[in-house]
Order: sequence, then structure tokens, then C-alpha cells
Amino acid sequence: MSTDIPDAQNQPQTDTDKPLDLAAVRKEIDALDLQIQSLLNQRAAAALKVAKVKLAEAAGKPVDFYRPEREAQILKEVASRNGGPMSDYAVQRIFREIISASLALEEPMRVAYLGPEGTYSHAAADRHFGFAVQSVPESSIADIFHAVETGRVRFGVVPVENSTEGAINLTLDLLTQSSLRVCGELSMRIQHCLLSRSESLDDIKTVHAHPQALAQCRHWLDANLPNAERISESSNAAAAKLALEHPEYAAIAGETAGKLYGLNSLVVGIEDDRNNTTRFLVIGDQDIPPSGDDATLLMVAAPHRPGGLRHILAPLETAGVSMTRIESRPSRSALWEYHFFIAVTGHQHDSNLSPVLDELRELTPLLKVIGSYPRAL
Ligand SMILES: C=C(O[C@@H]1C=C(C(=O)O)C=C[C@H]1O)C(=O)O
Repeated sequence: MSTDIPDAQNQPQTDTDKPLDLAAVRKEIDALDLQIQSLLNQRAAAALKVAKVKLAEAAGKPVDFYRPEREAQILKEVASRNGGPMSDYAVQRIFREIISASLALEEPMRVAYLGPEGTYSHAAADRHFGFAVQSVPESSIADIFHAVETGRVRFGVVPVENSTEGAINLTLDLLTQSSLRVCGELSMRIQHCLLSRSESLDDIKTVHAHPQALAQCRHWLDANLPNAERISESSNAAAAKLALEHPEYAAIAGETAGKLYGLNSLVVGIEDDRNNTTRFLVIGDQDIPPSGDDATLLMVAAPHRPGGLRHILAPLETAGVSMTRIESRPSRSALWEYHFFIAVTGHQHDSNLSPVLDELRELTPLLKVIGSYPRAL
């Protein structure tokens, strides 16, 4: 697997180090492009054949053209066979787009994200589904759930956890109430920028951003803009739009939002934690078959007695199922009772996990399998 991009200037020009002929190498590239394009269309034609098979097998029932488990397998294979000089990430991004374009021929898909345009959720949706999918901005996480539930879009991309600020409780609560499932996950490094129409920090009177972003930049703001008032907005992109109208405002948002709205990036990378990462979930109403490298999200109510949670976790430990995350939320049905969100490695239909889930059903008053899905790349 290759991860580093070699420096072209340090590459030998040819095996014998003869000077290269620019026109000749470009001719070589043209010939390769011809082959790539022809192969791309052969691949797209094969995807259309797959669509025909799916339609025939479904015999009139709704068809799941989008198969994330297959896509995850392809993308993992792409990285593991990669010999460079392109990085694994670069070839995966290219294949992501090839698959996205092929899928669009089978079924044009709509995916909702937390808008407006230019949010990190928007970038996450594009990265996960590729640009051939139509991404649709919604104004709240609840609206994303609603858009998927009513069939206005096929999937939604919602933030669930940030490495600095912890769980996004609203997403967890909506997952409790909704019949939607988790169909995928992805993590994205979040780099915040201070955006403004002004060109100097001295002109900034107020800083606008989503409360999560304000919290993630708290120390930087204390040190660099101690007198600027911090004002919460519904999203960072909404804050960027406001900053466009008022030169004395600054917004915290990503560089893409800055470019999209034509604002100056006064400072890049103002997040307090350099590893600041947000995890997103893909929600939909599709059951995803095993990909071979999956995760499962469970919600359980622990029995209300001493050691209740330990009682629930014991079967997972005995079966050697690894738990990657646990979060608690008030149950809202009784005071001081909690629901636990537990992420484990494996698919609910895997032979090691499925009997454990049966065991848990016996032990707890409530077990909801929120979804099994391919693990993030
Ligand atoms: C072609 C298929 O349909 C879609 C397109 C894929 C592709 O282009 O490789 C992979 C999975 C599906 O989302 C398939 O299911 O194999």
C-alpha cells in the first residue's frame, strides 16, 4: 500500500536517464486516457447490467440499487492493491466518484445534509456518496430525519460525535424515536477558519458560529479575540452568510464555506484540538447486508438495579465482541433512568454477534438494533 506521494522532481526521468520528450510523454498520457475512458464506460455498462439483474430479482418489489457493503468492499480493495505513486486516499477518492457516477445511472439518489451549502455536513455527504448524488440542504437535524422518513430523500448524513465536544445528543435522541436505521458512518477532520469581509482581527466585534464550533475554538477565541461577543447560529454556513452582510462580524466555518461565500480566511486552523474530528452517521430505511468489516449500533435500557449496565455488557465481553463506544441518554420515561447507545464491531447477522443479541434481548427490557453498516474507511 502506498501512502506517500513521491516528489516528481526527485524521480529518475527514465530508466536510462535520457531527457524526456514532452510531446511523446503527452502522447502516452493521451493513449492512457483513451483506455481509461473506454474502461470507465465499460464499467458503467456493467453497472447497468447489475441494475437489470436487481430489477428482475426484485420482481416488482422496491429495489436497493445502492449497496454500501459492496462499495465499501471495492474501496478497501482499491487501497489494499494500490502500488502508487498515487496515495491510497487519492485512488479511493477517484473510485468513490466512479462508483457514484455508475450508481447515478442505476438510480439518481438524493441525500440530505445539515445546510446551508458549505457546511461540514455538506462536505461529509459529498465525500461519502460522491458528487453524482444530489445533496439536499435541510435546516436542522430533525428535518434531515423527517426528509428521510417521508421519502423526500433516500438517505441523510447527520453528525453524531465530535472528538472535542463529545456526543451530539439531538442525533442520539432522534435515533431513539425514529424507525430509521444507521446505514453507514464516516469521520472527517474538522479545520475551522475565522472568516470575515474584513482583513484584520482588530475590526471584529462579534464571532458567529454553531455552538459546537464556538466551543471547539474557545481557547483560541479567549486568547485572540477576548473582547468579541460570541453568538450562536443554526450552522456555521449560516454564520458565514451573516458575515457577508456585516464587515464587523466574523464567522467560524470551513475553508469551503469561506470560498463559497467569498469571505477572507483571516486565520486557518483555530480549533483548540489539532485532531478535532467529527463522526457522521448515514441514516436511511435500508437494511445493509454484511460487508465483512462492519459495526453495529445498539440502544439498550439497562435494568434499574445495582450493576444493571454490567449485566448487559457481560455477554458482549464473554463472546469477545469488542465495544467501540458507549453513550448514555436520559430515557425520558422515568426519572434517573438511562438508555445506552453501544457501538460494537461486527454485523448483527455475523455468527459471533447474532447469538449475543438474542441473549441481550432476554436480559434487557429494551434492545433496539439501530443498524449494522460498513465501518468507516
Ligand atoms: C453496480 C452495483 O450497484 C451500485 C454501484 C456499484 C459500483 O459501481 O461498483 C456498487 C454498488 C452499488 O451501490 C452493484 O451493486 O454491484
